[in-house]
Amino acid sequence: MSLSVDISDNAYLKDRLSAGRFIHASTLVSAGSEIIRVEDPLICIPDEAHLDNCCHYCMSEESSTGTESVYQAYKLPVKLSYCLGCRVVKYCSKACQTADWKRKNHKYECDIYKAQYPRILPTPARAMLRMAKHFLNETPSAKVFGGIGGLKAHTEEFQKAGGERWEMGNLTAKATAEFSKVSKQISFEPDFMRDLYCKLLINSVTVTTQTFDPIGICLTYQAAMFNHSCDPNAVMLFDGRRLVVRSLKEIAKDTEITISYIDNLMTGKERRRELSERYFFDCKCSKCTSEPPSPDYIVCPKCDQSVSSTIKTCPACNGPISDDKLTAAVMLAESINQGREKKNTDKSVDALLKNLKSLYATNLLLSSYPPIPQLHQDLAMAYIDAGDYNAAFQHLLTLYVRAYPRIYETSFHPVRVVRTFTLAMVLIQVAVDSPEGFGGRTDFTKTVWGLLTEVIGNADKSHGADSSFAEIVRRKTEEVKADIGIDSNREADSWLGQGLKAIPELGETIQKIKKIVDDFVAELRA
Ligand SMILES: C[S@@+](CC[C@H](N)C(=O)[O-])C[C@H]1O[C@@H](n2cnc3c(N)ncnc32)[C@H](O)[C@@H]1O
Repeated sequence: MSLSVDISDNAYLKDRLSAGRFIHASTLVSAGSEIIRVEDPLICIPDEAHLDNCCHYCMSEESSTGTESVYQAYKLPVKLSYCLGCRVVKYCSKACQTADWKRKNHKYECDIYKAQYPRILPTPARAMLRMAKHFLNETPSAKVFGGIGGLKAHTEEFQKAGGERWEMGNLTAKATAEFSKVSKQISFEPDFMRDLYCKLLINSVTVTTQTFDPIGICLTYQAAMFNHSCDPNAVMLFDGRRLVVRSLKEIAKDTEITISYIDNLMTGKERRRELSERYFFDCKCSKCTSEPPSPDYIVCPKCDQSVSSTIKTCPACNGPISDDKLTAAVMLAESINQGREKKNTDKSVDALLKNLKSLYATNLLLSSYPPIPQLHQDLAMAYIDAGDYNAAFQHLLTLYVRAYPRIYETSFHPVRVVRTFTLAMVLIQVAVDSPEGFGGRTDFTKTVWGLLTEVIGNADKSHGADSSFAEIVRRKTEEVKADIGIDSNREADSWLGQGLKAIPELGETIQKIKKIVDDFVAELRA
């Protein structure tokens, strides 16, 4: 039996009793358009690390945190004050505090938080208390999705897998059942709370900032209905507490709409392991079923061209490519990836650089092969924090030129667009630090302008014209335009969205940019 319910103008939920629920397109969805928007998620709260610098209702970040000007570009002025009841959560306005108190149950949890203070309840425990309270007063609209009771839990699989996660679930369930008694309004049983814990792990999503940094946890029925694909046709993103799902490509009517539950930067083997361990299914998406076990493309060690990993001789230079060397390179990448998953891994610049250099030294792996992009990204962030913009620029530029076009093929993929904006912001800082030019090799103003036109031309598709990101980019572009004296004219408008290549006088600059990246990667390989 199969049931269908509309959940937005262009998407409907199909419930096949034997096979679970899926979201489908109810019309032809064009590439880069909004599929669903949830203004008021059931649960959307900061994680432990962000209770102090995020509004507990709208998730705005306090502007005094992350004083680096690169990040300031993404922030609007916000000042937070504690809830005087518990002194655990903070708000940016009276309106947010009132909404959280009345509509989102802080009224009920405030006493519980106060009783635990100075101990702060872990994020899952705080989210479970909200779930439990919502369960009691579910609105009729929740019934469309089966409410909290109808969310997938995989409790038996969690129990069978056992280990630390199951123990943590039991402990958290007992503790939250106990805490719930403090409110004197209601109390819950541990078994019920354990079921909620499993549902939370399966159905919640991570709230992220404009720069895709994790800041909290969110649960909405609509988002919980999307299934996973490693080659998704849609992407989920946040604007404060607003959750939106946008299309990455054109989606035909009645086609399933999928998002990715996991990091695109992982290898196929790692993706399948994580999906099976965290969500209890074997991924059979087109990417997983067609992907060869080693990288599709490698660098020819002799002539530096990108060639298919299935051939044994480079077509450009006839140089031999040995299977043994390729296997060793892939194993090295896997062991570095596994090391990175362990909590206590050394994340210092020295350790990150050592790993990055050892991968490049194999002379076979492209800059897009995991974990190379993540190492470049972590290093760039570490250098930005240390104020070393020159070093950050080199890593971000390498990602821009060599990794992102392969990883995020769609030019308006939100991650690619945001990272391009960060690259432009870092380049402005490089220009401030060394106005004579980046080793005399690039034209700053034209390059910054080219990057910004690429971002502004894609932001409506990647984030939506009414998103805070699009607004921030428009504001910054106007500032830069005024600074470098570019008038708005028809020609400049025609460059929008096209990137550096579209700007007529930038041909030489693009060659210089490529040379910077070639020299940098050669240095890392040495
Ligand atoms: C957030 S729920 C998605 C909605 C779910 N289909 C339902 O019926 O409620 C996540 C769960 O859906 C199932 N699922 C999601 N993507 C899948 C896929 N590509 N293949 C098989 N099962 C999938 C898994 O059971 C997973 O734990």
